[in-house]
Amino acid sequence: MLKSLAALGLRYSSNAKLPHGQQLSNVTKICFSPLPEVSKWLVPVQVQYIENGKTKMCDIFKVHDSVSIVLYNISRQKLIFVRQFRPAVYYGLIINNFRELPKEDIDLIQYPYELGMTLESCAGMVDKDKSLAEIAREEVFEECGYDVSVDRIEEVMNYRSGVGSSGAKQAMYYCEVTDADKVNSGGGVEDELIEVVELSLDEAKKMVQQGAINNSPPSCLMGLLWFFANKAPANA
Ligand SMILES: Nc1ncnc2c1ncn2[C@@H]1O[C@H](COP(=O)(O)OP(=O)(O)O[C@H]2O[C@H](CO)[C@@H](O)[C@H](O)[C@H]2O)[C@@H](O)[C@H]1O
Repeated sequence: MLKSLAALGLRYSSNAKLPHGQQLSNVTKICFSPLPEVSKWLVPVQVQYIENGKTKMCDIFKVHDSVSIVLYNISRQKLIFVRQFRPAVYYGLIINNFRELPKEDIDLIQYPYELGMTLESCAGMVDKDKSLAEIAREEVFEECGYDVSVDRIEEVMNYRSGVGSSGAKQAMYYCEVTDADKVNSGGGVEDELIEVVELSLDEAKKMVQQGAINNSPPSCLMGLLWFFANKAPANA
């Protein structure tokens, strides 16, 4: 089971041949520890409420809102994705194999880090005072290397993710790019190690076929369904 999931993590990797400047993720140590009392990224809160006279509670955490962009290269009819190591996905996949939080480093032979590699739409958190479309434009540039103006970024829909735990808002956008818009290899900024992956429409369609197993977030798959329903060429 775990082996086949690791294969899923490796799927769509472009292997050795990455565009100049892009680095392939190689994780060599993983360990888990309880969340510190103060986290820059997650703020845990308990909500207490009375519903139909019954007192209830819900433990939640606040995270940043975010944007995601369905990116379509019309020069080559390819959908553009990003592939990266996601610690949360890795943790979610392996933690049920342990009775309690392991104190030692995780055995990466038994639990390869590739389990936590995901294929996602280009996305980013809303952590600056800019319009959502401008943040989307920046993510397309930083993660995927396409330089487009904000007016080419089309708003698709807004929705809430993690409704049981965070309820954070995500705004989805759509953008068509051409090879002429590609100005660098992408790959993210600062510590990010993001691989740009291009899929043909046939390959991308397999991700949303009945029975598909993905490491991708629902927002990416929903973006694909939206694309095939609204934007894909008639012959796709
Ligand atoms: N919990 C955490 N702990 C430590 N460092 C953290 C962190 N969260 C973010 N970071 C840091 O912030 C950086 C920037 O994150 P991004 O803005 O690229 O959002 P990301 O793509 O991770 O998730 C975006 O895309 C995914 C997929 O759509 C959405 O789920 C998500 O809400 C959205 O922000 C990360 O590379 C990391 O260094």
